Amino acid sequence: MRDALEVLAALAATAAGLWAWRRWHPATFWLVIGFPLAAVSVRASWRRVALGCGLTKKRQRWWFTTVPGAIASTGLVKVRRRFQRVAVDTKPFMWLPLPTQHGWRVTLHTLEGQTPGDYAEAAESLAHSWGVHAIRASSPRPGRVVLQATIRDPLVKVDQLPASDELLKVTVGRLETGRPWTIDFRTVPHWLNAGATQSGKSNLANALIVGLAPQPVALVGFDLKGGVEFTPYSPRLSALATSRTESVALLENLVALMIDRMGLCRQAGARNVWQLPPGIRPTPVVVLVDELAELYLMADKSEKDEIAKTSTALLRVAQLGRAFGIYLFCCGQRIGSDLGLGVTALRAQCSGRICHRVNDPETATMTLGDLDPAALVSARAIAAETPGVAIVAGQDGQWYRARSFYVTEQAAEHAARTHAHLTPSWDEITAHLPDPITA
Ligand SMILES: Nc1ncnc2c1ncn2[C@@H]1O[C@H](COP(=O)(O)OP(=O)(O)OP(=O)(O)O)[C@@H](O)[C@H]1O
Repeated sequence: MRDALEVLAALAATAAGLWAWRRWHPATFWLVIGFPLAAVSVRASWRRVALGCGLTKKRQRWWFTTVPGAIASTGLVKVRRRFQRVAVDTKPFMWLPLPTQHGWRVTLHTLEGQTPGDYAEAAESLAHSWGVHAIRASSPRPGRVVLQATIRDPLVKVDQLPASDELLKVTVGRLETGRPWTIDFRTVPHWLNAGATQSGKSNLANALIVGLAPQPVALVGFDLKGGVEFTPYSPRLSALATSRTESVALLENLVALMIDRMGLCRQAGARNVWQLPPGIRPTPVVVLVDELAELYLMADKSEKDEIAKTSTALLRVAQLGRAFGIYLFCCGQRIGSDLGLGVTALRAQCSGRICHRVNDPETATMTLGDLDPAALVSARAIAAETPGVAIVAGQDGQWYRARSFYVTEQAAEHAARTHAHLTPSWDEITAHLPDPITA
């Protein structure tokens, strides 16, 4: 009896120790206990899982087969063995799984006739078969597929990261891989940020404002929600347009600024503002647009000219802005082709894509359409309970699930007020333009 109690106490102490280890040091627990068990189970189950997920191929193999028939009088069933060619299910060769921060990854050799797309299609079935949150398939080189498993959603809780100290680069959240999610305007100059209401678009814009406020850049806002979103940040905004008419004027101003910078670069023999000597290099301008669709929506025909002007100016900024230090970050609930050709053309110029939870498949297709179809599936699966989660593409041509840090309006307002002294005046920026229009 006493022995049994001692064993029970030892078991309870071990379980409590393991629980505490997992709770307070999940990384080492995963490496020492969790991962080895997962790796053994993945290797052991690979044949069954590959078969179930349709990733095996029939191949002719020489095989020992049993031929029933020879029955001995003792009652024992005897079989004849024969070495013959038969069709067997062959699974793709699997290397040893390797641990990652949030799960494991493993390299496979594709079978003849298979493409990485076959594995991407089977990703959901694979995730269910292995009981993990998600599987992502990628192909580092022909004939190889890497399956990356995430045990549980790393985006449920996202811890803040230190701010980036590079010009025009802002760490806005975390990728599902655990790496920082950065928006670097010098690498990817123009961005589309789409999402349904309450999906986290403004939160991301807040994160950008907090990150850019301490930097020597001019921030320009287009807030077609009548200014309710960006007016509180006006201490750090060099210019703000809150109506269509103001937007036309400000966009024309931006185009004039761009043409002026073109002249400056031409005179100095530079291809872009970054090749100019620091003394004469103009201040970079980041343009934040909230509710992009409002710039394109036509209530009646009288607005046609205004919309055409807005659309052309925005497109020109998108086409030429990069070289002249003018960058776009456009947010909208709906970015559909029904808004006109201007939106489709603008979209083509915005290589940075962020798709939060969306209501209509067309916005997801417009935002992510030219990426891997799996990105679209993933975007449509974003749950309403996880605002701030988005599918992101841009920096390295790959797409990722990511989540922005939670940045309240109060935090963004505080940053705008704290760094108000760094706000370049729009009059100063546009002073030498031929016909300055003050916003
Ligand atoms: N990254 C995040 N982490 C946690 N909560 C978030 C995050 N992003 C947004 N939220 C929550 O979701 C709510 C809606 O976010 P937000 O206002 O950014 O959505 P939106 O897409 O801009 O909506 P709308 O178009 O209606 O303005 C916020 O009040 C906030 O509580």
